[in-house]
Amino acid sequence: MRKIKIFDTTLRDGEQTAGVNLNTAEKLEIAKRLERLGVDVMEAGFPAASKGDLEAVKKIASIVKNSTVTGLARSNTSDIDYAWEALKNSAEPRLHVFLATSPIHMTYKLKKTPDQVVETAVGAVKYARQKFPVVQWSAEDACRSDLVFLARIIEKVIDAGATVINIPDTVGFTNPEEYGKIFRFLLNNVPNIDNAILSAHCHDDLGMAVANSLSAIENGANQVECTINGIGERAGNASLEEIAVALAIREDFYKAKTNLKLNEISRMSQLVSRLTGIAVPPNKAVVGKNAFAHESGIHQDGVLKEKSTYEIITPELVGVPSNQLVLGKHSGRHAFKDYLHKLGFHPDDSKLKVLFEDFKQLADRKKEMTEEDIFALLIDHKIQPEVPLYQLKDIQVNYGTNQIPTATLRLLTPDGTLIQDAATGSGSVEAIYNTLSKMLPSSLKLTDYRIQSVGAGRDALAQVFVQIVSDGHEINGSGTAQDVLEASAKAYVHAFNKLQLHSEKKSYEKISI
Ligand SMILES: CC(=O)SCCNC(=O)CCNC(=O)[C@H](O)C(C)(C)COP(=O)(O)OP(=O)(O)OC[C@H]1O[C@@H](n2cnc3c(N)ncnc32)[C@H](O)[C@@H]1OP(=O)(O)O
Ligand SMILES: CC(C)C(=O)C(=O)O
Repeated sequence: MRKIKIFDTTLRDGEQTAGVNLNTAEKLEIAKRLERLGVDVMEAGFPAASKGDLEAVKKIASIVKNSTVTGLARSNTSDIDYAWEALKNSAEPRLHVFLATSPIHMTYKLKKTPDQVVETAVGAVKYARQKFPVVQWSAEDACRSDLVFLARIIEKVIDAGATVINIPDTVGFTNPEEYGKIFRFLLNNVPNIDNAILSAHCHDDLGMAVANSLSAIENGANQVECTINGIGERAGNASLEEIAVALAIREDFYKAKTNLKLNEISRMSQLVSRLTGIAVPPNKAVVGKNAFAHESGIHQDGVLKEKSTYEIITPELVGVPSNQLVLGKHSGRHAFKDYLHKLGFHPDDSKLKVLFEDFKQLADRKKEMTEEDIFALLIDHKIQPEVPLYQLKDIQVNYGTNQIPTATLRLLTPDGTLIQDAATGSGSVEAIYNTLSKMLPSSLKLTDYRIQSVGAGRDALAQVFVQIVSDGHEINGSGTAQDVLEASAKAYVHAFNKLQLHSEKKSYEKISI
């Protein structure tokens, strides 16, 4: 089976995403994770760009051992010297040097004739080879270049010592058929092409970066350049995770493998999103929040019967713990029943029918049904599990810059009694949680607290997520309210109620509703 080398450029082209700026520590964290993912080459930066980037590349090159580290340089001695300074201590110093070959770029940007461009490219590769054992050469804007000229310059730079030839679709202009043909053309028209590895580098301006990269592989490329989450200049680069998973899932077609540990992909994607501040769209292939979420009844029913009906990728393959059946207005009876079973409720068919009708009515009015909504529905139907559930009735918090925050709360206990208590804390949220700890029958260890807004603007709702641990059980809770403090209290009470249900599993399994 063919091996495709993965050249990751998240730290160079990915960092060219508008608004992204990674410091050395952040770059190093991503680099270590890329190494763990198993990328063959990582482009750690552009050392001539700034002192900071030079230092970051240098640091990464001195620490990363299991992937080759490279850096980008223009075709001039100064950029190559900066790159050498950054990379000279890496295990196998490797340079990536580039020069544009399209008429548009040569005429307007470089202001050079084609012959001068050949001379500059050859000079740069020769100079680089005096220092670097491995030199990759890229023909910037290759896809808008004259192919005969492209073949000529590639032959010359291979003769000058380049052993990897990269064919970038710099402006995301080409389509899979055309891009594949360029690789075929070069394989047939560059006499010394066997002395080099051919590489693809695609941008996503027309949404074809991944398709183009795969077409390059089909047509002779043995290396693909890509970024995590597809970040990069303008519309971004080909996304690593999509290429890697396409090769794995369609091994029957591409007959090619990579060295990647695919189950690292999800965590890798989250890390890059967190450190760059670039959110992953929910519907993004492979790494989007919804990539393994099924919302519609017919799909959910299919997946419950046999996952492969609607899942071509198993979530586990890319490190996602499981798929998700999200309840919403498109959900059907099978998914609803499954959801209740997972909560520990086993309604008979006639009860399920009534509950389901009410669920549909509610779902029509809500964007997404939460576990809290389902519990509320069960409670409305007097389906009280034999497990105590608490309800937040009232909350008051006193806070002032020179005052100890104090929270006073009222809760309705499972037997209908209204109880009240107060406590202080070093902040308002802690005061609330200290109060709840006093009021609820067992105290919990809070291990995570996160807050986000639902909707935009000043009147957005606050949504709080908490994680609590009790007797080794990890339970998540969430609460939504107009006010952050009320949402915080609700999230804690929600988690506590869920914990009761989980720890009393035996009793609620017996409940017939
Ligand atoms: C397709 C790509 O993604 S290429 C990589 C793009 N990435 C970056 O540009 C990020 C890092 N860049 C930078 O920090 C800066 O642009 C620097 C430090 C490289 C250069 O900065 P400056 O010297 O101020 O030049 P500036 O960026 O304004 O212009 C680029 C110059 O490089 C020239 N140039 C462009 N590509 C090349 C090349 N491959 N080889 C040699 N010269 C080149 C341009 O013609 C222009 O030259 P000119 O000054 O003679 O007109
Ligand atoms: C420098 C090259 C590889 C590049 O980033 C591009 O052409 O898009």
